[in-house]
Amino acid sequence: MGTATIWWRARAISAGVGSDWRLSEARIRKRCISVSTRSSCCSSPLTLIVSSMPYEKELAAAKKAATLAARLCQKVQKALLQSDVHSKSDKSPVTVADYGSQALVSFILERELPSEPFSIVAEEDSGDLRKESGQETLKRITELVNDTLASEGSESFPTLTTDDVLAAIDNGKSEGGPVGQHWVLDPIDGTKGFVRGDQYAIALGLLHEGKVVLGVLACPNLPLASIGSNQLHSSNEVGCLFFAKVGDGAFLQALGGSTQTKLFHVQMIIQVHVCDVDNPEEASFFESFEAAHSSHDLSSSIAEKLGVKAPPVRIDSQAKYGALSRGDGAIYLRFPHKGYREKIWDHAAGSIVVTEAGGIVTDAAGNPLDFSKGKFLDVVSGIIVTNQKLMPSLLRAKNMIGNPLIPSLKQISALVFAAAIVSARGLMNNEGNGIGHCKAGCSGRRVNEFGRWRRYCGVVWIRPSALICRIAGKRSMTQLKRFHCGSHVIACGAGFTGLLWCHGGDDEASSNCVGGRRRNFTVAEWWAKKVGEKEENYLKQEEDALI
Ligand SMILES: Nc1ncnc2c1ncn2[C@@H]1O[C@H](COP(=O)(O)O)[C@@H](O)[C@H]1OP(=O)(O)O
Ligand SMILES: [Mg+2]
Repeated sequence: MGTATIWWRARAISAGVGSDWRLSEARIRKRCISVSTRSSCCSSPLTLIVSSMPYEKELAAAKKAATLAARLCQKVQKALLQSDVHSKSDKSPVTVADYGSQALVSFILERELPSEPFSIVAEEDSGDLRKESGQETLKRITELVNDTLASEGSESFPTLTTDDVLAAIDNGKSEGGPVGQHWVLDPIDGTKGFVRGDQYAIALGLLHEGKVVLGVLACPNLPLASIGSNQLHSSNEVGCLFFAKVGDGAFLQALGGSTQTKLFHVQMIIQVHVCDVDNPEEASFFESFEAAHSSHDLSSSIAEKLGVKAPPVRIDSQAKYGALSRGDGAIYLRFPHKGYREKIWDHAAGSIVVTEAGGIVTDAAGNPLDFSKGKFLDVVSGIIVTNQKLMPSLLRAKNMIGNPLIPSLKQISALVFAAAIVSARGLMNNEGNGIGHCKAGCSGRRVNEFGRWRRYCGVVWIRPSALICRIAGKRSMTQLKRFHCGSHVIACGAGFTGLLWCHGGDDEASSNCVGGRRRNFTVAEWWAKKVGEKEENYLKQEEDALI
């Protein structure tokens, strides 16, 4: 008797988003069909043993869990945005959605995969909900979870008690590690985006022996159409479900399954691929919306060094990984500020979606991410995501900019230039006119936006790594660092490629300006605090001043 194993894989034909929404789930399913035959005669029956590929049922359970959790979050976000009661700083709706999403995912996974060892590493724990003060919130969460389960028409679920919800949340207490199988969950990734009404994701990955083997990213607000420059899909519909299994490619389907994308009850699925651009001038890049989460200055210096022309696309959460996996942009740069430790749930699902779409995810030194060390990722100074072709030059650009020990020619000229500013102090008059001086040192294109330079040349502090020089008046360096920048400080820098970027300032609000191509929001925040104004008002003033 001979046994032949036939691997059959329906290949999804997809050149990008919107190009082909005609594939059905059945067509992309990968199956192993073991066909047993008798070599001699054909009288014996043909036995077909159809066995699922690894992680098939885990993937189905993860998609179901993330989809339901997304439904719960959408409901809360909608109420949050409509509510007059909750201010944006009110954390309670977020809390309810976070816990609710975690409870739902945990409940569904345990129910769908009863025979598997069950371990989840997740962001929330039930400590606060077990306190007297948390009882009201716990009741709301339980209601929300039950309502969401009830809305899943195709199946009936038992009604969960508050104790069931607490137990489901506490499943997430696992520490992960290099041994065995662990689910990794961020119940709401990008809480800031969630509260703002922008992007967020429910991110669920599975680790096996420390490696990510599957990932699901539910992005309720991400358009099905590309958010990059080359928009191919005409739909306005939002809600994307990205998923990937190791060795099997990355896929996208509509999260809601609306009539447009769910014809005849067949869910349309496309295989996604990262963009294969190799010319940085044609590449666009993603970064955090929140400057507090990732250094916009550093990514812009790297992009500039690399020759990227397009402005950054700033969105919250791992939706960036999803968007990159389908080629909306070619690069994702993430440089958290000093002291922040990356968590595995913020990258597990996103990284497998991107790698299965043909991309690469490394830390800023080019090392692959190691998910086997427990809750945290030991990354060296940031995370870089891109395609195979761009990665080498991207790492080179990062190394040149991020390594203070290897100054580039431009950095050296920046030092010389900054020294010249100090010695040229006398050139500036008391009307805030540093213009003549400035022309000598840089392109002069932005000179008129610099505003007042007077008096503020005194101490020059140069940090070659960031290519920033800061010029302070009578302030000491400690004060300067504390203030970041502000009315007493002119910060200029970023590349010295001809465009000088300045925050000019005076003691009076009226005479200050933020010039150059980039706007540093820390100034606005700082200023808003100082004058007790709303940040928007301050920015508006500036906008007006620049016009
Ligand atoms: N100070 C911080 N620096 C970097 N990342 C942060 C910081 N605080 C929270 N995060 C996490 O960064 C991720 C989102 O980053 P971004 O949207 O900027 O890409 C989220 O996981 C968010 O946590 P959370 O999941 O609690 O929102
Ligand atoms: Mg997160």
